Amino acid sequence: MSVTKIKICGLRSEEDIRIVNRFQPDYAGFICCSRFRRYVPSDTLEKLSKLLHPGIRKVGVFVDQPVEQIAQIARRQQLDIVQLHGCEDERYISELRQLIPSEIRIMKAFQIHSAKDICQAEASTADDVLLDGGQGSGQTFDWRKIESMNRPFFLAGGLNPENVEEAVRLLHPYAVDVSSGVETDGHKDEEKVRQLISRVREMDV
Ligand SMILES: O=C(O)c1ccccc1N[C@@H]1O[C@H](COP(=O)(O)O)[C@@H](O)[C@H]1O
Repeated sequence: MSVTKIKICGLRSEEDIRIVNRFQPDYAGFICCSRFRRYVPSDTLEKLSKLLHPGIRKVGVFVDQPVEQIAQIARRQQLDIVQLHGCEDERYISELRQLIPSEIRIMKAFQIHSAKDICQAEASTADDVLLDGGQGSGQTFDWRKIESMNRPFFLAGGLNPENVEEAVRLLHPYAVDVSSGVETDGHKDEEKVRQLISRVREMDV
């Protein structure tokens, strides 16, 4: 059985929480940046958090926001992971590290275009790194570029129930991270979530 972890991201409603509680991914992601369509305001996130199964770790996704704002949300919402999905640099990560409790992990997302992006991801001081093709746009990238990645990583970008097994088999990510690929008409689709999770968990890797 696969040990690959699974993150379902972009949850917005009580129905989405019901779906993840049923199929139990390892992580649930919430978009905390108001510029994006899957944004969840703090009061909604608080309500959804109360409904989330306690065994599913809670990830807040931020894009180039002030570190003080992230720290406040991370504490108030008791996030397990702060995901930085913009152009945040090393200095930014160390400033944020000073402001949040050490048990909250910092995950830095890198959009992979060139070898330089891989080098930056490998050298990042973030607790975790995520390799992606976009920002929740369902856009994949050239997986061959990361075949020799030298640290564990979350893999995102255009994953779906049809391609996730190939991604796990080829790249051996620590975790797969999916948003658009488990949606239909912009909403989480229970059957797609079920298929994705069961296909990853049934893999023998
Ligand atoms: O999902 C979003 O709306 C989003 C907005 C801003 C930054 C990141 C966002 N999502 C992240 O994108 C990947 C999943 O992308 P995909 O839709 O499956 O291709 C994942 O890391 C989300 O956290």
